[in-house]
Amino acid sequence: MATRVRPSSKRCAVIGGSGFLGRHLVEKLLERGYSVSVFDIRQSYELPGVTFHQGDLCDEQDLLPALKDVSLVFHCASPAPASDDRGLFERVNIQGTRIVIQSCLKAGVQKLVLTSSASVVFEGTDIKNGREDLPYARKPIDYYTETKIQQEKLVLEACDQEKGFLTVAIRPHGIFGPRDPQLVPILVDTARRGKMKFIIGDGTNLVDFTFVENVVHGHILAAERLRSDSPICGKPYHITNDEPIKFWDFMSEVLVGLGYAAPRYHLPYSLVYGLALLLWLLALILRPLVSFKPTFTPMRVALAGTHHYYSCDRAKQELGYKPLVSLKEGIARTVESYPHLRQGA
Ligand SMILES: NC(=O)C1=CN([C@@H]2O[C@H](COP(=O)(O)OP(=O)(O)OC[C@H]3O[C@@H](n4cnc5c(N)ncnc54)[C@H](O)[C@@H]3O)[C@@H](O)[C@H]2O)C=CC1
Ligand SMILES: CC(C)=CCC[C@@H](C)[C@H]1CC[C@H]2C3=C(CC[C@]12C)[C@@]1(C)CCC(=O)C[C@@H]1CC3
Repeated sequence: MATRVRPSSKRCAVIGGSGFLGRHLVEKLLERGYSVSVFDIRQSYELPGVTFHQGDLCDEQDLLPALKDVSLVFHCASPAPASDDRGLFERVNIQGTRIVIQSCLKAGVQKLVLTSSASVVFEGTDIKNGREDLPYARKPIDYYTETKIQQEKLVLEACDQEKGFLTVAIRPHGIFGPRDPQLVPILVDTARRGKMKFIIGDGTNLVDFTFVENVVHGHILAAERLRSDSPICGKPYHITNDEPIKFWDFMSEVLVGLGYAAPRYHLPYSLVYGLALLLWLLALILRPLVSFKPTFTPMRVALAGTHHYYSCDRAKQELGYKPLVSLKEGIARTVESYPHLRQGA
C-alpha cells in the first residue's frame, strides 16, 4: 500500500517572493535551513536553495506546482498601493487570495501565513497605540486598504484546526529597509523635485516605521508557533519596531542622511488635505482625457499628518516577538544602502 509522504516542515513557499519583503523573508528562511519555493509574477533574482515558479497567483494551474511538497506558505504578494487600480486590487487581493487558499488545501499545505497590514483599521484619523481588537475600517482610505481587509478576513476565516489547515495574519506598518522600492525612492523623488520643504500640520504626529528584518522575524515566529493547539490560530498580529517616531523626524533623518535638506515650513493639515482631495477629484474627472498622478493624494496626506501607531503587545506575549533591529540602526543601514539616491549622485 502506498503511504502518503508528509511534506518536510523545512520546505516552504513564498508567494510574492520577488518583492521587497518577500526577498528578505526568503533570505532569512534560507539562513534558517529552509528550502524555499518562490512564486511570483516576475523573477527578480536567483539564489541557491530557491526554486522559482513564475506565474499569476490568480491562476491555480500556475500556482499548484509551486506548492508541491510544501507544508508552510507565506503569502506576501500584492499590487503596489501606488497603482490605485481598483480592478487589479480586487482581482489579486480578493479573488487571488481565494485561489491561494483553495490551492493550499488541494496541495495539502498545513500552514498559511498572510502578510496583511496595520492599515486595515486606519480610516485617515488618529490611531494611538491601536490594538488588534480595533474594528476593521468602515470607510477604508483607498482601494488597496479595502481589499487588504477582505484578504485578511478570507485567510483568517479559512483557519480550521480540526482539518489541520492553520492560518495567521501579520500586520506590519511602514516597512522600510534596503531595496525598498517605495518609501525612500518616493521621498527622494519628492525632494529632488523641490517639494520636500513643507511639514503638514504641526509635525508632532507619531507613526510606526518598521525595519524589514523585524517584519521578517515576526513572520517566522508566527509560522513556527502555528500549531493546532496554539492560541495564535486564525488571529492577526501587529508587528512594528515598537518605537513610534514623529513622521516628520523619520522623513528628516532619511533625507539628511542622504544629503538633502529637512522640511522646515508648516502648512495646515486641513488645507493640504482639502487640496489633495480636489486634485484627486480632478484626476478622476479628467481620466478619460488626460492621465496624471498627483504626489499629494488624500491617502498620503492622511498618512503624513495623523498619528498611526500600533501596540505589538499581543505579538510579544503570544509569539515571543521583540524587534531585533532598533529604529536608529535600521535608518542607518537603509541610508547606507542607497548610494545612488544621495544628493548629487
Ligand atoms: N511595504 C509596506 O510598507 C507594507 C507592505 N505590506 C504588505 O506586505 C506585502 C509585501 O509588500 P512589499 O514587499 O512592500 O511589496 P512588493 O511590491 O515589493 O512585493 C509584492 C510582490 O507581489 C508580486 N505580485 C503582485 N501581483 C502578483 C500576482 N498576481 N501573482 C504573483 N505575484 C504577484 C509582485 O511581483 C511583487 O514581487 C504586501 O502584501 C503588502 O500589502 C503591509 C504593510 C506595509
Ligand atoms: C508609515 C507608513 C504607512 C508609511 C508608508 C509609506 C508611504 C505611504 C510614505 C513613504 C514616503 C511618504 C511621503 C509622503 C506620504 C507618505 C509616503 C508616500 C508625502 C507625499 C507626504 C506629503 C509630502 O509633503 C511629501 C511626502 C513624501 C514622502
